Amino acid sequence: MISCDIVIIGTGPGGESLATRLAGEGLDVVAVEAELVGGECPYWGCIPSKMMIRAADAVAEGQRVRRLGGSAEIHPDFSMVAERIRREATSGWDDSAAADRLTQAGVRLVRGRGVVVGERTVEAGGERFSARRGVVLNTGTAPAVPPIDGLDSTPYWTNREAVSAMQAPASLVVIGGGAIGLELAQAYARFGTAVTILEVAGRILAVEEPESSDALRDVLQSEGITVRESVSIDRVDHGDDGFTVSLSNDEVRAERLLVATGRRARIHDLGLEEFGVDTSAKNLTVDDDMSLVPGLWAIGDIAGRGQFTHVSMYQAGRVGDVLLGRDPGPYDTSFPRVTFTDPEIGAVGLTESQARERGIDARTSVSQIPASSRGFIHGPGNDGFIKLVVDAERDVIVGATSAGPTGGETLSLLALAVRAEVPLGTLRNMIYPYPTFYRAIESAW
Ligand SMILES: Cc1cc2nc3c(=O)[nH]c(=O)nc-3n(C[C@H](O)[C@H](O)[C@H](O)COP(=O)(O)OP(=O)(O)OC[C@H]3O[C@@H](n4cnc5c(N)ncnc54)[C@H](O)[C@@H]3O)c2cc1C
Ligand SMILES: NC(=O)c1ccc[n+]([C@@H]2O[C@H](COP(=O)([O-])OP(=O)(O)OC[C@H]3O[C@@H](n4cnc5c(N)ncnc54)[C@H](O)[C@@H]3O)[C@@H](O)[C@H]2O)c1
Repeated sequence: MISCDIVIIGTGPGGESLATRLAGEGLDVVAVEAELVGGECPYWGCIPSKMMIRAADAVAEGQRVRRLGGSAEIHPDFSMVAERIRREATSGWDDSAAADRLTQAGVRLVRGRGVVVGERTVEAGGERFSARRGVVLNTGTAPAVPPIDGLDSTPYWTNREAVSAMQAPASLVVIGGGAIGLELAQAYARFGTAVTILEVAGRILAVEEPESSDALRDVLQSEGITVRESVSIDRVDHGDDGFTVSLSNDEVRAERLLVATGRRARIHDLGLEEFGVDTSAKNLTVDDDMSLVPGLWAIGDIAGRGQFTHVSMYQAGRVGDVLLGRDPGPYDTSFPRVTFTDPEIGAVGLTESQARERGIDARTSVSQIPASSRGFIHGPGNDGFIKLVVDAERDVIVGATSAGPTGGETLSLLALAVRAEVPLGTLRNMIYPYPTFYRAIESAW
């Protein structure tokens, strides 16, 4: 039995930053990682997908020159971004640099799968570790693949294949119109792939405001992407001519198929049930300090408070504070998030329907980016809007959406307003620089 202060199972963004911080504070930290140090985000998630999006947006923006300032001939070359992802983002999916950073920070890195085998005790890499302070779980998610007939026996893509492909396929069918499906669908389409999105719900991006779904659907369709909502998929087949997805009345064919239908938390093979942790739900249930039971914490996607890198890192900060004897303060429930399509869909707090479900007397207002001075000046690619959800009783914004060319950045002001419950009167009595995109917030009152 090897003793230490803390064992962290899984080094996603939260686990990695927590391990580094605690080791820096002099704690004896063991981090266990089954795949790559850093988790999904740097190798198969945020970073490579946003690199694809950056390249795809440059292609789209280049084409807009024709409507703004001259002639341009763009020949999209997917191999350039594929190579950039391989070389600059992932070093060929090699985590040596991240592993070295961790060990140089004083963390003991154990390669292998960790399992909780006793109170504050973990088995990993053929050893047993006894952690005086406890164990932090940061095991993340895997793609949730729906039980569609035939799908299992086909060479479908998940996010991993989609961000590590060296060539753009001629055609792609995307099952799932959520964040992953929409971001990658648009990126591939801008490199010339004929894309069809199949969404089972009544609208794409169904977790956000209906206005977000409408704005995005219009843009995607205008770029030649086929968006089909409320579909029911009967089966999937694969042969020499690619994939065939059979729907109720017709079928869709494509060279490649991407499954992007949500994520499944990796919580079932950690031995947690032995210690009174309920693993019957989709995610673990934690308190505001991310504690499951005494001496056991969970952070990141498995903690059920949003599957985002910034959430994972925020939660790591809270556990770090607790372990270092500092008060982490109240949990930030404002929940800012951005879908990095073009237009970017930034959102914070409650949607209108969520606010009403909570019994809030919700007043909403919307302003359109193309109708703002900056949107007008911007011209092509100016789609978007600002939507505010105001608690009429308290006169504060409880939710907001900022869709547009800089929707994610414009969100920052709204995120602060929701987080700090800034009185609407203050936001009204404020000078908004002309002609910024965020002046559209003022017009939305
Ligand atoms: C395509 C894509 C794009 C995304 N884009 C964004 C974005 O733009 N912005 C954003 O905020 N979020 C984005 N996300 C989500 C983001 O990647 C995750 O929320 C983020 O990685 C946080 O996950 P995590 O900390 O829970 O752990 P993960 O990143 O999932 O890492 C968990 C780690 O634990 C390891 N592990 C699992 N089980 C064990 C075990 N038993 N023993 C040892 N190790 C184990 C795994 O190997 C993995 O390395 C995206 C996700 C995808 C798939
Ligand atoms: N920009 C970002 O921050 C970003 C980007 C990508 C992913 N993420 C995170 O990763 C998570 C997972 O992304 P995701 O897109 O896989 O999940 P998601 O839950 O966001 O979307 C999945 C979509 O698939 C649909 N779906 C489910 N089963 C289906 C079926 N059988 N047929 C057709 N459609 C079906 C759902 O209705 C939903 O719209 C996101 O929720 C988000 O938290 C974040």
